[in-house]
Amino acid sequence: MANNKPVRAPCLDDTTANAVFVAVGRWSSLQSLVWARILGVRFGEKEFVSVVVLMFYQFGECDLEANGSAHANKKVTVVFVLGGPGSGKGTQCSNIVEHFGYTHLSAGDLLRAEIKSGSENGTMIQNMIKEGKIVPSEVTIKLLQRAIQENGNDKFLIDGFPRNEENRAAFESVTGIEPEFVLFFDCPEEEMEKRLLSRNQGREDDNIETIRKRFNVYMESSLPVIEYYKAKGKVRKINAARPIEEVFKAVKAVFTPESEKVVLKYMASGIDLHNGFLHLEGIQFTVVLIILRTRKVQFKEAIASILLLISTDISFFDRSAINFPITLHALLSVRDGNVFLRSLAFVVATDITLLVPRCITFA
Ligand SMILES: Nc1ncnc2c1ncn2[C@@H]1O[C@H](COP(=O)(O)OP(=O)(O)O)[C@@H](O)[C@H]1O
Ligand SMILES: Nc1ccn([C@H]2C[C@H](O)[C@@H](COP(=O)(O)OP(=O)(O)O)O2)c(=O)n1
Repeated sequence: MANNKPVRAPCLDDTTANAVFVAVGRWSSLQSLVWARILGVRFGEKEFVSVVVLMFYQFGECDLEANGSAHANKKVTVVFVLGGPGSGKGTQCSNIVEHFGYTHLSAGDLLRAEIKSGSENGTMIQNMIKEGKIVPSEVTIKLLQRAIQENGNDKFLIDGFPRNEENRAAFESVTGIEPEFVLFFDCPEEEMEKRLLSRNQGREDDNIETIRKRFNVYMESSLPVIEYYKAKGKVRKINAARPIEEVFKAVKAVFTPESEKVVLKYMASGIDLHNGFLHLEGIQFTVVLIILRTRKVQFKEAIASILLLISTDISFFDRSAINFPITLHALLSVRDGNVFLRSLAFVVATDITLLVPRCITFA
């Protein structure tokens, strides 16, 4: 399977990085056509158009990144992760990052980093955190905004924010971002207190006195924010008073699209393709197989093609929305029984073009 961890290429300014980005994308698209020729597969008109569309899709993305102002206002998906102190927000965010490709931005971590950096606001932030109080929105929002803009990803978990009405309204008016939904970890106070007292991260605010103050602030200021989003139908409530793995099972269900859930219900539980989790490839596997079979493609050939697609990973991964129809079209366009070769050509065509940009995140 391809390694999905982004490779960081340091020391490139934005313009150079994006020039390289576009060049690599262009090159790999051309490469894929050459590969297809080497494999002796002629692209029909439709297949050729598919690849060209794919190339434009990729260029469109690069251009957006290359354009400074577009970058500053880049379109992002944001999920707010809320819950009391010690409810397990950070712990579950790490799991979500690992399995669903989000970037985790913890408001608390950003504020603590700001204290460490020795910035002019450092002392004020430190005092407020020690008192369990909420730092003024403009400070936290600036940090969040910067983190979003500096990151190549477009999906963010914002953990521990908004913590009061002021946070919420200011974020909305400054960034114009509405959360996709709000993940709410519901946990009794006694359990949170127990967890915080044994967190052991050397945090100045994990002492019983400050913890009590934080609980009060949470009840008075943060719960109303959750109520606000509840009224908008945006809250996904998770019972967080369970073991970490059980909580994550519930979290996973929230992040898995409805359509996927329905199909997954009928999937053989033995098909476990990625780190113990069924991602979209599970459905694709089933759908492709069913379609190929109804088109009377030999079972063995169909399986071989699908396994090939899965083993190269990318067609069945992140960008499956665009990749899938192209791959499917390739498989269906087989007339001479040479499913394997055509599939291979298309895997190369679709995968290389998508793999390269996806794996490189410029710092
Ligand atoms: N479901 C859980 N059961 C038991 N302990 C947990 C659970 N989730 C998190 N913890 C532990 O509780 C502490 C607080 O969790 P953390 O994720 O830091 O919470 P938050 O970010 O909401 O403050 C950590 O030491 C963590 O390892
Ligand atoms: N939006 C936010 C988030 C955190 N803070 C400050 C105040 C909080 O008590 C501390 C710690 O927050 P953090 O989310 O890291 O930790 P807990 O959820 O309390 O465990 O940071 C803030 O002022 N504004």
